[in-house]
Amino acid sequence: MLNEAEVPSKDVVEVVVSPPFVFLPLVKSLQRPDFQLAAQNCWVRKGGAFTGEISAEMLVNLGIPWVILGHSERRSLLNESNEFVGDKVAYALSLGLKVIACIGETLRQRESGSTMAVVAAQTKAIADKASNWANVVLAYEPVWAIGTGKVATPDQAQEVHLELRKWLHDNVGAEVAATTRIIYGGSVNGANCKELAAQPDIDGFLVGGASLKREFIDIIKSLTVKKSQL
Ligand SMILES: O=C[C@H](O)COP(=O)(O)O
Repeated sequence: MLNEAEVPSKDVVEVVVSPPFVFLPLVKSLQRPDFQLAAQNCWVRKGGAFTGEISAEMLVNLGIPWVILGHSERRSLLNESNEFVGDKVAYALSLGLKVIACIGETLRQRESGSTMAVVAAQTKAIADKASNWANVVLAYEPVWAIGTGKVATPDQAQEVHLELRKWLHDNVGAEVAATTRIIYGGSVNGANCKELAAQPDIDGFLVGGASLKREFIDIIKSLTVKKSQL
């Protein structure tokens, strides 16, 4: 389906597909060349005797340019701390991988008013160690919106994205703040993508469930419209 889809050129919208590890070689061999590939995780440091882990070196050897790190499921189910995620991001960047670094608050944290403190601490742990922000995409994924059908409203998402950009400005630098893509993830679908994409600080999406459906093409196109309006 995706291979035949009419989508904008990769200079306009970058499409990165992230299957489970075991399918990476197959997808790589079948996927159209203007789409890219990401792994869903990798080991934190130099590869070695860590049975069952996939090292960043292996991804490089396989020609996988991107890796997703710090997904909320890994943070919550596998106890990955902010510092551990920061170390992973730093090591992957040091090998030349591009990183989609995930951050986001739980429902309890949102309801207690600590959303910005949580995502700032997660971002700081990455910024403390990241060497090359040109290869980092920040993915804001509120945990309560992932796979739940409860998407953040455009205002809720924009508010956090804007605050994150300000945080980058104040703590990393003006250029990084202006150029880093901050993408939104959490129940994005064909029906809500246009309104989200229209927000000034939403630069793209991290799509789970809807990426397996035809509406994924509409989601890609919603970002095209945004780009052409700039
Ligand atoms: O991994 C995917 C993201 O966490 C979002 O998932 P979702 O679009 O199914 O909510």
